[in-house]
Amino acid sequence: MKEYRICLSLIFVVPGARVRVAADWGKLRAGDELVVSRLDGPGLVVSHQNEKEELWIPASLVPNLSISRAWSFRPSKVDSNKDIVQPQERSPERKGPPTVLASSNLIRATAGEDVRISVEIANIEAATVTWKKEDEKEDRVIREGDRYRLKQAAGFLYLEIVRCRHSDSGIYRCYVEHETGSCWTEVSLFIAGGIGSTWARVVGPTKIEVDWECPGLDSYSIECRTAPSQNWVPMTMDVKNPPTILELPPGASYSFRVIGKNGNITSPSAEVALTGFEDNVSWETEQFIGRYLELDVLGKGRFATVRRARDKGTGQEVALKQTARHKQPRSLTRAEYDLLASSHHGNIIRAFALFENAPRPGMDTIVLELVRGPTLFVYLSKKTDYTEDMATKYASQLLSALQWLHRRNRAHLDVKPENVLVDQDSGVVKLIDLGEAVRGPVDEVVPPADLEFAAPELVLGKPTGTCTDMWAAGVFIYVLLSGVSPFLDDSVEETTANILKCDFCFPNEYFEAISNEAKDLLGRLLCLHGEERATAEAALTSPWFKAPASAAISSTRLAEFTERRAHSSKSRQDRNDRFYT
Ligand SMILES: Nc1ncnc2c1ncn2[C@@H]1O[C@H](COP(=O)(O)OP(=O)(O)OP(=O)(O)O)[C@@H](O)[C@H]1O
Repeated sequence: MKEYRICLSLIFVVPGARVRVAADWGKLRAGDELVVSRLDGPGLVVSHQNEKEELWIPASLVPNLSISRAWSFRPSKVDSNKDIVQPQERSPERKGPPTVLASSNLIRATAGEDVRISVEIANIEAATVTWKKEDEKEDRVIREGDRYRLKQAAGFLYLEIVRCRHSDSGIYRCYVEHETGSCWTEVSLFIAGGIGSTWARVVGPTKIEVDWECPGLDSYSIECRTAPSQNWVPMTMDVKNPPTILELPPGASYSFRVIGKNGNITSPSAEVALTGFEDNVSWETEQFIGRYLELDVLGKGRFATVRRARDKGTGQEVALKQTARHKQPRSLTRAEYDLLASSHHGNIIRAFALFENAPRPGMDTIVLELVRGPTLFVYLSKKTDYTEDMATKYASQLLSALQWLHRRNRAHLDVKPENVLVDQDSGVVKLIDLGEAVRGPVDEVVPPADLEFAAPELVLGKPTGTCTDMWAAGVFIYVLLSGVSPFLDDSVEETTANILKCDFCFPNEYFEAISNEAKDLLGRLLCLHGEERATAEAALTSPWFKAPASAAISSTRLAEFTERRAHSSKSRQDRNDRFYT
């Protein structure tokens, strides 16, 4: 008998709903109860009960929120890119049957909007996914088609319905089946408005698509009104089926109504403006520019530039991770955002919003929680000395972040000092950059981007997985305790050979005062074969975390280590910039 599990822990948001914020945001404090007025882009407009002042908060501040708009600034944009990466290919080891991690239980939308239903499932590798809509007689299987898009990215399954109608209301079920087991979950969709309605949307600089719901007829005529005129002018006759695309001059605003053969008239559509530009692009760009004031550059990676910025609405500072599409396709940025936005772990950076084509066309921006501090290694190297028990605290935070990801069958695949930041006021470690976790395997075997932290399987171009992170965590903790690198040698060839032979030791010069418990843990992480390495969960039970040792560690070596890495990353960045220009 197949085992089914349902996860229905989400709350849905309608005007008047009460929500609790999960973290401080501007004037708000974690735990504050707020009343929702409306949805606005990737967030909510809220107020304290019995208070008039309204504030905007990102949807991600309310965990388990079920609204169709939380995912992206413009839910109406449906990406037809087919290049969404299936990250499960990177982590072929299966941890068990498919399991529902999260899903909405109710989505409300207005007829004419595009709706995205998403469910998060663990272990979807090689599983069969079927979406069905509940019907009176037999549930109807939903197939990719004109108005439906079925997608899968980074452990999420999506059903997108373009220009939803009143008749799309109902219960949608997602079934995931694999020989190891099955699971399913269901989502209710409620579409307000509908029969007798007209919708219009800009689909090109001079094109408007008009859609309507007026069932049972086979011929319609469309009338148009150009603002500010109140006069309806016939546009086209004998249209068979909705929707239809009309060509109109730019530089004006239009609304439409439809007349059926039986003389019934639909209610007029909202006004839409033909600006002469790609409307989606300019609208989103405008929203972004109106909201954020960019301050300075925090860092640059191979793919993104990260800037500090102020949210003009709340006064809060955020980090903007901006990626040009010629470096990373939009589908990958979306997948990275989805993963970051669903991460509710104190040691993993949170994402608040995704703006596409912002700050300018061809660039996408993820709005991130700002870390006020440098990398952990830079932070420690500025101290005169630090102790082994301090190292224990930081290592356990990193392992806890990995444990959270690994439990969801996700591997970070880029654990390195530059991706482990620390908030210098609270001492909280933040793991950043989940870009590699959503990037697919490359066709050819290429040298790892960062050999010093690369596990043997990465060096050999073999399948990677959560155990790849455990190797990198081992190298990280080794450096944290000694300031030197376990496998790095004079040349790439020698370093590669050291990794492939797992050739490392604990020289007395650096490790004499370090506890045996620490060395024992490193021995369990730095194993040649992935399956022999300790998992994050097992590593966290190490006696090292229970018996703090007070050995002082000199920060001078760590300072040299970070200087060398900064220098080689600068050369890598220069090569990278040259490659892309
Ligand atoms: N939330 C944040 N707060 C503060 N600084 C950040 C934040 N996110 C990133 N940074 C800084 O920006 C740099 C680049 O960010 P990130 O690593 O995410 O970019 P990337 O292009 O994906 O990098 P990579 O080359 O490692 O793939 C980081 O090394 C860090 O210095």
